[in-house]
Amino acid sequence: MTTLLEVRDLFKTYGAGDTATRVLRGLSLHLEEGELAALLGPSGSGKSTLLTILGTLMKPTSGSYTMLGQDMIAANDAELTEFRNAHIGFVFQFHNLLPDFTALENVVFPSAVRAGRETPAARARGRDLLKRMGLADRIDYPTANLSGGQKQRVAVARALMNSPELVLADEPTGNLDRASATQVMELLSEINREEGTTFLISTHDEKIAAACQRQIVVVDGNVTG
Ligand SMILES: Nc1ncnc2c1ncn2[C@@H]1O[C@H](COP(=O)(O)OP(=O)(O)OP(=O)(O)O)[C@@H](O)[C@H]1O
Repeated sequence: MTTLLEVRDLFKTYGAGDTATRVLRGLSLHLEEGELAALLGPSGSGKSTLLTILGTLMKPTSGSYTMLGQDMIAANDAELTEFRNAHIGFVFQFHNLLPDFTALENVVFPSAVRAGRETPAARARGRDLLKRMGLADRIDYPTANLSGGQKQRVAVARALMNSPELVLADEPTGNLDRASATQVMELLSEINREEGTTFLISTHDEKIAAACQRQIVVVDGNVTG
């Protein structure tokens, strides 16, 4: 087994003084490459905060974080942006798709913007991913016309576009009916099995948690169990 990432003694406090909220309180966590893990815990326990830190979108107040052997705390903003684009994909509860753009444009656009151009290879990968998500007949539809489950599958394809080692998903099925939630979860499991992508999925849904190999529970800013 190879370590993908490790955080140790993470503390995160929002605000200061009387209004300070101490969210993470010495949290340590280790993820191996290829894990499919659920992130559980009561509302407000710090799951989104942890995902935001692991996604290198915010630094902790203190603590260490290494991913793929690199120090994420010492890295500057430009280095983090480059690292994130290459190695981390995100799926959120609210997919943030551009409604007037087609499914394919939504999948390809973010990486095209970063690369400064849209290549035929990128479009081919985008098409492949959308087919894999069961959206072959929706590739050129504006996403405004898609169902919630279909939109979320477009968002999964977008997260996978750059073949990231890690996908962080914050309640990816929170907005979906049972059938769509199950379908999205099955796709995540399939990508995990076939490509070895590591997933960390925050959820309040016991069925989604049970479909993961590992359950990580955050309580009072720490991992239990
Ligand atoms: N930007 C912020 N500024 C101040 N407080 C914040 C901020 N973001 C989160 N918090 C607080 O930090 C705590 C943890 O929030 P977080 O969103 O990480 O929890 P969560 O476990 O993801 O919750 P949920 O399951 O409800 O999504 C909450 O008390 C929240 O109000």
